[in-house]
Amino acid sequence: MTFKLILGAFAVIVLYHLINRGRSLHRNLTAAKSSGLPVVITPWNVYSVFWLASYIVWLPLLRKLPASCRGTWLEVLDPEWAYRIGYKIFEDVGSDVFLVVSPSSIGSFVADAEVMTQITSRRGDFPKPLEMYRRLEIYGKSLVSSEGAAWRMHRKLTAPSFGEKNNELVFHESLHHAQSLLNLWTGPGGRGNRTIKDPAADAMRFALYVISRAGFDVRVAWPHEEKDQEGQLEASKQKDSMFVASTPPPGYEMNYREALSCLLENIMWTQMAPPEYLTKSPIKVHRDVGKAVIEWGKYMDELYEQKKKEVASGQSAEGMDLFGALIRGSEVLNEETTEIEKSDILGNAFVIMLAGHETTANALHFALLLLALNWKSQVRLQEDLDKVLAGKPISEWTYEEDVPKLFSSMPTAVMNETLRVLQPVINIPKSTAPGNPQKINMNGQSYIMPGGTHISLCCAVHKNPKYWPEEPNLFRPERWLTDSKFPNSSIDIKPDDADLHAPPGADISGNLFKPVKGSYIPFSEGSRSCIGKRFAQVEIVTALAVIFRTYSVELAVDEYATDAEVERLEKGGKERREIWQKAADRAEYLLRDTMSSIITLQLRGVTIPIRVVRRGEERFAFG
Ligand code: HEM
Repeated sequence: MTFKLILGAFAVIVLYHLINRGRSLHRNLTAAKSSGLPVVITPWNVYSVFWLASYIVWLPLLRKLPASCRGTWLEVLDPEWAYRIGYKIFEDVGSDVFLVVSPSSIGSFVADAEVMTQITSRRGDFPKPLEMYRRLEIYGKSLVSSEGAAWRMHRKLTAPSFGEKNNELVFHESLHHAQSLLNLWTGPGGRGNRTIKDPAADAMRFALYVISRAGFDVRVAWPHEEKDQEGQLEASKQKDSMFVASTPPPGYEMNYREALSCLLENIMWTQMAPPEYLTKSPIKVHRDVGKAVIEWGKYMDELYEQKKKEVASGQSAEGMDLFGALIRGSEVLNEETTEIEKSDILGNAFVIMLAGHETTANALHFALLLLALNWKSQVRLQEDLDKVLAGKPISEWTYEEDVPKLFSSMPTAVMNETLRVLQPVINIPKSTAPGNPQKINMNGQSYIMPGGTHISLCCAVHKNPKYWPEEPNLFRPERWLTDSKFPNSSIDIKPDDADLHAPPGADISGNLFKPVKGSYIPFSEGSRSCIGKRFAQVEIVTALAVIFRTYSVELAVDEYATDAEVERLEKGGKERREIWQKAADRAEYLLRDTMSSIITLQLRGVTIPIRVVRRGEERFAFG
């Protein structure tokens, strides 16, 4: 009897739940259908915590359904579809904007340049869905995690640090650290031809060190150079020693480098529990990340206090000095009058460190791999470098003279194309407020984006043949050169809020192909576009110039043949090509099918080894 009662109660609860879901689905569908846009129905919200945490289990099972039951609904349940399948879904749906409706959500994916521009330029109508950014508030609120008046305050506070003067410092730091990276890769005497097992990790280090110095006035020494650079370490001892030392300072268990890397690499665990609890977890990675959150916070606290004293005594550091600028801008010294809290400064420092490091590192890493797969483009890059730098030693490169040349030739074409084919942020999130539907226009027709829609500005726009007619899925940096066969077109739409837009000179590639506005969005567009765009561009282009001026990058083939075996095979011959092809097939597969984006698109758990060899000593000039 009791059992029957429990069963009955359970059945009532399930029925109630199902009826509720049915009603919600009906309500969402009615709103979606009145939009005039095509609609795909899914059983769950793709962005729900439940689905994001468990789709790896469910998706393979669902893919076993009979072909007649599968379809677009199943494909869009893969949170990485935009990177894996690209534009095909839009083709299947028959529109460059469509809606995805589930009982608990309405989502929209956009791959139309005109609509993209309307959304990015109407900031008030299409705000950021802030709930997605809460996890970045480990140390405090920031410009990434705020909207409206709060965002304006954060952006005004941080914008002065991203001026041209600072980009010059980024250039010098990139030169310095790119040479260190190259020393690490090419070994004693710069001989090269050694297998670099995890180039992604080294690229991360490079980007981390550049932002540490350019953003925070902390020069971190590379582990392989610490001993050689005793003089330099000595010089920075008074102020920065606790940040550069390999041994953790008293009171710390991790050095600055370890704390930051560990925190950034495992940031998703910080959402599970506060750091004090994480440090007590039985799982090592939880304990490590808990410790890293606490210790990096302590380092930042010390740096903050140090800077506060410097600002109070009228000292100023070289270049960007983000902390100094934040402190000065916030008038935090006058604690009576300021509305900005210390946590706002630490919050901004953290997101700038995060945003300024991972994206840039990935872009550099992907560029190296794509060039290793496309030999002809690599040669074109080297020829352009020879032409624009005319054999000048690195010590004589200047920001005023050489950077503009790099920005109007192959290094920038390579960077732009890398960010086109492998955009680090695959879906840029926007939204409409609940109960606040918005009109959009596409191809001369009006549509209504329902209120409460989660909008994804989708990286598939980079593969839309309307804007990228020639081989849109392939890496072809030459398409950016104006002397190439690829067609050019441009629609000029001004951003809505010019004073809050990216810093002056952000559009640096004056002589290169200008895509249709809204069709190329690696840095997003409009007033909420990337504040570090030029910072990243200077850094990536400089690193490419340093590396490819004297070296080539190849795929390592250790898995398929020893060095002696390769040497025995004819240079450029069929058998060497076959070995290279195996490494190329693996690399292409990993880049095309296996990456995932926790915050940005990355290879996870696998690496694609490379070799850096002197120009003229290449073993595999293929692709
Ligand atoms: C290749 C490198 C980079 C790419 C592809 C990139 C991409 C982006 C994108 C797509 C956004 C918009 C995100 C959104 O709306 O959710 C963004 C925002 C942002 N980026 Fe970058 N970024 C790069 C490098 C950098 C660097 C080097 C910094 C700082 C040093 C930086 C700092 C920021 C900040 C602070 C924001 C938030 C701006 C705001 O909301 O007002 N980024 N970035």
